Amino acid sequence: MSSFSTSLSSSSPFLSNHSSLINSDPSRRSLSFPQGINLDDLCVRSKRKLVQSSVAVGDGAVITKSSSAEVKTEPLSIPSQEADKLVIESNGGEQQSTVSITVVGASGDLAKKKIFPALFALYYEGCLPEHFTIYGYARSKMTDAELRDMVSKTLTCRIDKRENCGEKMEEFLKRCFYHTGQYDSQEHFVTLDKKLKEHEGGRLSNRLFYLSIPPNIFVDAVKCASSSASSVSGWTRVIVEKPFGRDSKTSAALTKSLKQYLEEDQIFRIDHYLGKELVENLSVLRFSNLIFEPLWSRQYIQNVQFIFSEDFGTEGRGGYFDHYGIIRDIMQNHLLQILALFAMETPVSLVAEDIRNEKVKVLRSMRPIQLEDVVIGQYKSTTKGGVTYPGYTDDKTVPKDSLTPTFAAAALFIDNARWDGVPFLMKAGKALHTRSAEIRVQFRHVPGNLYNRNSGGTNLDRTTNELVIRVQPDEGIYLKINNKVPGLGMRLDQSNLNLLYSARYSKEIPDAYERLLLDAIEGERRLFIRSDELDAAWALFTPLLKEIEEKKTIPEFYPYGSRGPVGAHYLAAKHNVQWGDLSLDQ
Ligand SMILES: NC(=O)C1=CN([C@@H]2O[C@H](COP(=O)(O)OP(=O)(O)OC[C@H]3O[C@@H](n4cnc5c(N)ncnc54)[C@H](OP(=O)(O)O)[C@@H]3O)[C@@H](O)[C@H]2O)C=CC1
Ligand SMILES: O=C1O[C@H](COP(=O)(O)O)[C@@H](O)[C@H](O)[C@H]1O
Repeated sequence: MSSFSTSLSSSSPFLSNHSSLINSDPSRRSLSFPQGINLDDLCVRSKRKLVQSSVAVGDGAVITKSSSAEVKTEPLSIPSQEADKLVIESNGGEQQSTVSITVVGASGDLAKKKIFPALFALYYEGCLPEHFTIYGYARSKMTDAELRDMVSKTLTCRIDKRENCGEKMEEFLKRCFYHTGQYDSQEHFVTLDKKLKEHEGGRLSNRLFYLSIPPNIFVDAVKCASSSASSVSGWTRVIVEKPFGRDSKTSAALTKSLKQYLEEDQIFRIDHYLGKELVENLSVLRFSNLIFEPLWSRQYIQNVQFIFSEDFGTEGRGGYFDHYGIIRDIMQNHLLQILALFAMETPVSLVAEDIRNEKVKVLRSMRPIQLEDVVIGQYKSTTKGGVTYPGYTDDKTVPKDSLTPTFAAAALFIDNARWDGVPFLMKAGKALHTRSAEIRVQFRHVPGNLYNRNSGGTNLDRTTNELVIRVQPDEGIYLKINNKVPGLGMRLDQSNLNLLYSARYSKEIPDAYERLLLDAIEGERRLFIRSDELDAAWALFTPLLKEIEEKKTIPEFYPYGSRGPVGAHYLAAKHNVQWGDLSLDQ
């Protein structure tokens, strides 16, 4: 196996047009994006931004002023009464700014598992601004000390910098506070506001609210946060967790309600798959390597597969899951977002709106999904090696007669010039034999393949090139190529050109939530879902979901820990495809 080199020649037309190389060690060169984001070091951009002067205006609008005096304005409306309140922070520090992050639903699973650890990781890496405060907010009664104790149990340090880990944790925890309150109480948010102001100490205050609560209370919390705890001098942004509704209607209603209190630019709809390193890398792979983009169409690609599997069931989340099912939980958001990034046309720039415009076009070009192009399944109990694994309906929070799919496979099509006729297969399941997420690109056969005649036992009809982007675990990219078996004869073999991230980079890959939280703090919207993207995603899936539910389609049962329903193979075969993850030489 050989490994790809990721270094790029400075004579590359891409680089000369759009970017420059920064890193003195040529073996570790990485691509610098137009905005100067160096993917090798997450915080380069943060540090760069922190030396920028910032002028915050009204509801989430931010004007950034670089030290070279070039002023870039994000396209937001600036209420005129707010314009009077402009406070300019110069590099000399006329007025310093601060960020207050409130985790709403701080006592919950996601906050403990992901949000606080991600905030700590950002702090640890020096990515948070000098002045910041973190508040946990929930109904549960807790003191600051109890919150810190809860949070401390989940914190870990980057493997390469363990020495001062304990010290950093202590410092971080001192910046964490807790406020008990109801999600629909203006009064409780007013008290939060007072506490935040004390910490902000008269600095220009920017506020980020992370809604880590069940969706039925999103709007109450947004109403109270925006009316009683918005920043008066800086920006106020709200990260909203999925689910964003259950279908087109409920999603539109949620958006409408949120927009009563927030501008679209203040709403950061999170899809944590967009924050995963290999998903971020998709565009880099496509648009910075000459060898891929010319092949990226129906002319050379036979099919594309988006595969998500988990080797555990819905244990503990059955109540939530039963209301949504795997299509809403994984396909309509995570897999569809990856598909849109994969299939979009080259954006005008890497600016958020340019990328999101292209993604929407893909989503709106997709053909309505037909029920006959979908297979659904549900896991059942099984006993292996003396251990009994529960079935989905064994969960006490799930109705015994639930038909909710825990597995689904679907064939989707993009009716545009680039992708006409190419099946985009999706497969997502819980309680399968393995945990992984990957994108597989299967290329067409070599026309008139010379070696078919003397392949010496290798079936070259099967061994087409395949590009695999393994999102997790063991992040990597590999390309299956055909090569000659060394020796005097002429036998062909298939091998992998393999870029395994852990072998190539000593740096630990940041968790998706780290990237996304940092983006939200910096006002970078590229990886968040715009409302028209969301509408297009729901428009695609809503008729299918309705049909499945109205017809009470019975899912195909599959044993816990298996490879899923056999129906998925028939679906792929119908489109002349084999699932890449199930082939012997995957
Ligand atoms: N957990 C995960 O892995 C993922 C979660 N999400 C989404 O993130 C959000 C938070 O998830 P998670 O942390 O698992 O949620 P939880 O069910 O743990 O809820 C978070 C907090 O909200 C409060 N809460 C729970 N139920 C209610 C209710 N009915 N009425 C009022 N308050 C309630 C509780 O705090 P208190 O009682 O103290 O007020 C709880 O600690 C959800 O929208 C979820 O869909 C998205 C992806 C993954
Ligand atoms: O959004 C969700 O994602 C998780 C899987 O996320 P991962 O980053 O661990 O792969 C999934 O378990 C959950 O059901 C879903 O709501």
